[in-house]
Amino acid sequence: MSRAVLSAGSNMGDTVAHLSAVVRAVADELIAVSGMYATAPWGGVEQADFHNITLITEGLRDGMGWLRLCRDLECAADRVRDVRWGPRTLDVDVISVDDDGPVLSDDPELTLPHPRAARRAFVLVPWREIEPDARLWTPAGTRSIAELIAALPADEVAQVRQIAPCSDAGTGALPEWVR
Ligand SMILES: Nc1ncnc2c1ncn2[C@@H]1O[C@H](COP(=O)(O)OP(=O)(O)OP(=O)(O)O)[C@@H](O)[C@H]1O
Ligand SMILES: Nc1nc2c(c(=O)[nH]1)N=C(CO)CN2
Repeated sequence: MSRAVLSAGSNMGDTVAHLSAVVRAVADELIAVSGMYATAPWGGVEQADFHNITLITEGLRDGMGWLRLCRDLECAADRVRDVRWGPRTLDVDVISVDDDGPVLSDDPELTLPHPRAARRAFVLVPWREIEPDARLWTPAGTRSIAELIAALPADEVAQVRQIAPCSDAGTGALPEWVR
């Protein structure tokens, strides 16, 4: 049993359908899902803006179990591995796993917490929306999400704009944008 933070992004094809499929696939394990955000591409490749969401899940999986789920979802969206940090139908990453404390791993197949999460406004801003007090382990120490966001370039944070709301807290309903 563990709790995971997952990040999903899409900038090819029917992005809302790809992100909806992620939310539906984890519906039984879902604690919270952010609204949908339009985000400027991170990583230096010129490409279309992404749509991103961050999810908090809990279930009878360990870290590899969450990674397998992410890979299955990418496969179902016909994800092709092409340019690093380039365009994709669907990218789903395991940001962190908590099992009575943060799970740490330096295995290249599953590095935890995700080594680039602390530098990605497209992960942190949606995460803050659903868990304002969240903290993330980094090699420099454990930091609050608010602190990590404050340390990012202001223009990167400004380029993460909510375009559809999350569901009403506590109703258990999926957000309206989920098809
Ligand atoms: N925390 C993690 N979440 C998802 N994949 C991971 C993680 N740690 C290591 N990996 C490995 O990274 C490999 C490449 O993943 P992927 O193609 O999604 O990278 P990317 O989206 O291009 O870049 P990034 O990892 O910076 O988001 C995967 O095969 C996976 O095994
Ligand atoms: N804004 C944004 N930029 C990205 C994203 C993403 O999901 N959102 N995913 C990438 C693949 O690693 C590369 N760059």
